[in-house]
Parts: sequence; structure tokens; C-alpha cells
Amino acid sequence: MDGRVENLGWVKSSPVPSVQEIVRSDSQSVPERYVHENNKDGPIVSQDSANSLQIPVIDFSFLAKGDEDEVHKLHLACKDWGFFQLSFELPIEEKKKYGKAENEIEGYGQNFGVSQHEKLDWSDMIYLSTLPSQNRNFKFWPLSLPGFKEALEEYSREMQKIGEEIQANLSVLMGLKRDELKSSQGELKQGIRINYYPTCSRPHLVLGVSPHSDGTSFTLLLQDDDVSWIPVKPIPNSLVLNIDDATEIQSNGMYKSIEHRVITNEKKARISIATFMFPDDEQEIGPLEAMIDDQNHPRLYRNIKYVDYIREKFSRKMEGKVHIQFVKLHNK
Ligand SMILES: O=C(O)CCC(=O)C(=O)O
Ligand SMILES: [Fe+2]
Repeated sequence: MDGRVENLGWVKSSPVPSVQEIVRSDSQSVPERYVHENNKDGPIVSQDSANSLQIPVIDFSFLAKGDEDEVHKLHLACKDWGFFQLSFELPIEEKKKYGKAENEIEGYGQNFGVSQHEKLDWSDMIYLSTLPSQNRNFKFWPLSLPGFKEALEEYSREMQKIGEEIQANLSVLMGLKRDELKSSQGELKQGIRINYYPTCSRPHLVLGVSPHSDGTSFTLLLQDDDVSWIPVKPIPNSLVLNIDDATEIQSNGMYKSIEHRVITNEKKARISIATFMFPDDEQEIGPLEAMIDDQNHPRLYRNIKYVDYIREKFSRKMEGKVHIQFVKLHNK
């Protein structure tokens, strides 16, 4: 044995080109070898999305607990359908065990109302501190959901790799060496928020999230449907990156934090996962040296300890970008 895997002759195959490459070089091309004769006249599958509503849904958390009704549903789904959707919804009593306390951001809950008069957002969410790992507060993690912890930890690790590459690029763009923003900022911290937007019978009356910019350095958003004002159509397998307030401040306004909001939908609930990357609480943030020059680019923001900025932001009603005025210098 020389360690090579022997060809067992189980499959007969000849080389086939990469379809991704075919489409990349000519997005209109559908080579003849791919065309099914019977389908030349119309679509293979019905596009009727209403049909998909009838596919059985199995609640994985009930199944994992050995719930007899759920096991029976699994039996019927396998027998009658051969496919089904797996959902992971926890009962509200269970979710409340991970509920955030008043004036806290971590845990399950809703966007806090700062005042009684404020309009509320049509969304529920869970926010978890994910990095550095010693900041994980497992009492807020729904550990009763099988696989959740492992999945979130892996997701967090992968997001961090992307975040560090983005940070290194921003560092160079803001006049520093690749690793300088990181070393000046200490560790790039991370928190993950999973947002759930239920359907709304009168979607035009409400907002999933009111207009705001995020207070962090940048956010990586994984979404399964579209957002507005500029509707961000989700491209499969891609993330949306939002530039946030800390980057606006450090770049002395060259990069503006993006104001965004979320609309709701009458027919379809939506889930998004926002990974926020931000400096250490104790870090002082302010325009980087290379981004200021008195002649052309006077300093626009004052320095502030990051935690003080966040505290100030959360003490206000979410209202577009008004909170960033708090650090703006108006004397120029
Ligand atoms: O769900 C979205 O598309 C955005 C959510 C968001 O803006 C946030 O969590 O800060
Ligand atoms: Fe946001």
C-alpha cells in the first residue's frame, strides 16, 4: 500500500466544465448539453410559492425532547411526503429564560423603548456577546436548542476572520499599516444579534427596525429577504457589510455610517443575523491622525471612550443618525 486511494471503478465519469465559470464568462449562455428537450416550452417546476406552505414542518426542539406528537409528525412526513422543513422554534416560556433584564442589551427581547411615547419595532431579537470568548454569558444562550451553541461559535469564528480582513483593509485606507488599527484598538470585539420579523397584516403601518445607524465599527449582515430604503436584495451566499459610527468617527467622516431601517412583510416572516464588530469599551476612539489635516480635513469629531459613546447612543430614542451629533464638533 502506498497510501493512494485505489480507483474502485464504481463511477464512470468524464470531465465536465464548471457551470459557475460558464455563467461567469457569459451570463446568457445555456449550452445545448444542459438543455432538457421536454422543458423547452416551460418551467420544470411550479413557481407557486403557496404550495410550499403545505410542506410539513417538524419542530426540532420538540423532536429532540422525544415529544410523541412530533415523532408522529415525523413519521407522517417521511411516509407521505419524503421531505419536510425543520424548524427550531422554542416556546415563549423557554425564550423568556434567556430574557434580557431591563436596561441590558444581552439576551432575548425587543428593542428597548426609551420613553413611553416612542413607537416600537415589529421585531423580536436575541443579542449575545460572542468575542472575546471570555465575554460569553451562557445564561443568555438557548442551550436547550440542540446544536445552537456549536453553530453560533463556529459562525462567530468565521465572521471574525472576515472582520479582521475588513479591519486590516480599513486600517490601510485610513493611513495606517495593516495591523495598526487592530493593535491600536485592542482586540476586535464581537456581538451577534438574531432578529426575527413576524408577518404583519398591515405592513405599511409599522417598521421592523426604525431608521438608525449602528454604533459599532462595522456590521456583517446575513439576511434571507429584502430590506429598504434602497432595497438590499439578498444575493445568495453573500453578506451585507454596513459601515458604522465608530468607523465614521475614526475616518474623520470620510466613511459615513449607513442609515438603515427594516420594513415588514404581510406574507413572509424574516430572520436576519447581524454580527457587530467593535472596539474595546475602554478604548478611546476619535479621528485617526492621518485623516486630519487642518487645511482640508479639519477634525470633525471629538475623542470619546467607546463605552461612553455606546451609553449615550442607547440612552436615546433610535432616530436616524442624530446620536452621532453627540461627538460632532460644530465649530468648524
Ligand atoms: O434585519 C436587518 O436587515 C437589519 C437589522 C439591523 O439593522 C440591526 O440589527 O441593527
Ligand atoms: Fe442596524
